[in-house]
Amino acid sequence: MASQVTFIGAGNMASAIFGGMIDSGYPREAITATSPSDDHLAPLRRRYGIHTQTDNRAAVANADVVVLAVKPQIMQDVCSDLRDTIQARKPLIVSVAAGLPAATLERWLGGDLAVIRCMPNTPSLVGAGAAGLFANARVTDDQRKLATTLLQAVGLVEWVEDEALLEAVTAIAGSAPAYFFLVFEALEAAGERLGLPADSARRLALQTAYGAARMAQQSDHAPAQLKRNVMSPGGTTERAVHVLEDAGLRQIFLDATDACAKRAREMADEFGKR
Ligand SMILES: NC(=O)C1=CN([C@@H]2O[C@H](COP(=O)(O)OP(=O)(O)OC[C@H]3O[C@@H](n4cnc5c(N)ncnc54)[C@H](OP(=O)(O)O)[C@@H]3O)[C@@H](O)[C@H]2O)C=CC1
Ligand SMILES: O=C(O)[C@@H]1CCC=N1
Repeated sequence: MASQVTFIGAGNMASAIFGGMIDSGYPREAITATSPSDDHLAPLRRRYGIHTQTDNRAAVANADVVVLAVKPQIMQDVCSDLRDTIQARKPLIVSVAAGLPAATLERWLGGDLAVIRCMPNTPSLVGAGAAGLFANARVTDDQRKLATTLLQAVGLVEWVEDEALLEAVTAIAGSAPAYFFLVFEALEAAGERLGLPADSARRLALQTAYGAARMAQQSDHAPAQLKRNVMSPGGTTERAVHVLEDAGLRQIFLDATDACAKRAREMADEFGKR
């Protein structure tokens, strides 16, 4: 029988994950999602056919896996409220909250719990997510396999054995869709400045990004070689790539990802003190 999975919070991340689970054949009747408002839950019931609850404690009473998918700022209150019910059942805890250490969550929930901390990203909404996962010492091999199955329903899963590496995962996967969206914005504006209609520039830029990512995933060559293959000597690409290199694009990415990882570390330190 399928494990009973309860999502605390039914927002973007939760609906991406349970939507992906259902698409890949997970039984919808084994999934429950909660939100303080039934107005938010009613459309989810209609669309996905899952169970819903406005009472978090009732929703975890029979759960084998509890996915914590509320904003980090309210997580402590949510955990305090769930503590007794969770301790009575001891389900596997999976958290998708940014910057919240597994040990802090475990403490807020009363201790002695198997906790998996996950850093996913929003392309999970279209089944093309990338997530890093970390398991505390209480997580069994079967629980790891189960978490892999649940998260693989919405994309790529990479396990890290050192929790601090989730900061790096945040920098190159969790937050990174925003960097690419910024590049798409810039390419669309550039296409428009060069005379293309905005909608056409957007379509061309997005399809090119999609094609480049697909090609890099399917190719035996490293991205550096694929880049060289586009750069005809003395041609157009070489000029453009030199402008990007001369402007320090590589360093800009190092600085941006450092800033991201540093903020993830700060958040972990702040929450760790509570
Ligand atoms: N967005 C992103 O790119 C990423 C987000 N994350 C993490 O995912 C988590 C969720 O983010 P996201 O899905 O984007 O946020 P959303 O705001 O979309 O979802 C949060 C959900 O929690 C619900 N909620 C609020 N209070 C409670 C409560 N007391 N009990 C149960 N549910 C409650 C909200 O309901 P209502 O709307 O009715 O208030 C909402 O449905 C966060 O911890 C975030 O750090 C991780 C990686 C990437
Ligand atoms: O910006 C944030 O804090 C969250 C975590 C990763 C993506 N969004």
